[in-house]
Amino acid sequence: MAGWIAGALARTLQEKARGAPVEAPQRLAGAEAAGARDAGAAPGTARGVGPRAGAGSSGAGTPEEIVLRVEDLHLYYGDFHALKGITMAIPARSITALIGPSGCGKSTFLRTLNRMNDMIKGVRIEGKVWLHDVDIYSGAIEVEELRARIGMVFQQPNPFPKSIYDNVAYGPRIHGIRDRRRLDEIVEQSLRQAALWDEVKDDLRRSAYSLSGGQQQRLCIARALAVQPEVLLMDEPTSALDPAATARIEDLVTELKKRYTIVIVTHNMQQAARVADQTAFFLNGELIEYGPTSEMFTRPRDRRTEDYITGRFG
Ligand SMILES: Nc1ncnc2c1ncn2[C@@H]1O[C@H](COP(=O)(O)OP(=O)(O)OP(=O)(O)O)[C@@H](O)[C@H]1O
Repeated sequence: MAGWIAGALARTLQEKARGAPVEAPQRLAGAEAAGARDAGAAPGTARGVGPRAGAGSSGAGTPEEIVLRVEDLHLYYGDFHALKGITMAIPARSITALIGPSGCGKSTFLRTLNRMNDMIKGVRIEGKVWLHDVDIYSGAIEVEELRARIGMVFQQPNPFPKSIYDNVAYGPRIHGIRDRRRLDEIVEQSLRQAALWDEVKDDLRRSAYSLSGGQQQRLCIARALAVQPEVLLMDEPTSALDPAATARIEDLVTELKKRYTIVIVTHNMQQAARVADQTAFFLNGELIEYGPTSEMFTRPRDRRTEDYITGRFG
């Protein structure tokens, strides 16, 4: 490990690579070693765009499934060029962290993946975002269906002013599910997946606002899961939470990646080191570097990445 890397970050990566629990207060259960997954490139993945492109094969021979593929994506807020030619491929059932200094375009990029920027006046987007083989900006997929397949969790927990049950049942009801038993099943399953069931099962009619901030964030995750998405986008989901609630969300996210593809914006490099399989570093609207988290934090290829992760700016 390079000598210059900050001590705490290095320890986090070493513990994660050993599969050991990461130190309190933000312990991670069952963290998968970064880079331990198969290293083959996805069929059709342009060389150099995936996190492991050019990294060689692990020898396991299983090609990596790519869920989202972004090609030369540009985004303008009026005259302001906020995203500049982003090209990257996001592998299935893994956690991809987006890092970079404030204003570099992380949230903007995250929102392009499920067309959340469409609602902002004056936005212009060029380039392509493929969800498997569907170009999400081509009109081939309705925005409602896209957002069901690519769910989102925001910085501030934002439950509806409804009961716990109705928050989780909201999406399935919108999608036409009316059968009470089926809704009960979905609510229970979603709350279990979000690691909240045991805390709320005795009174699902309670207002969502009666929950703590961390519980509200897990409720929002349950609400997103209830429509069975494939991808979960998370925009700094722990920034409003205390260390204990943050640790629970990190444990949960690590568990969820067994089934879901997760893209997470974080300001916290320790968090990226703890949870992410691959990390993308943005600066001034450009994707500077993208690769396995352990490699990026120990052997960054670009001087600007090194300067950022060693705290020289940002
Ligand atoms: N609705 C908008 N209209 C105009 N400019 C915007 C809008 N949203 C973001 N921007 C600008 O686009 C750039 C990227 O913003 P974005 O929020 O994506 O950055 P970020 O990396 O997520 O920042 P932070 O870490 O502070 O949340 C910034 O310069 C920001 O001021």
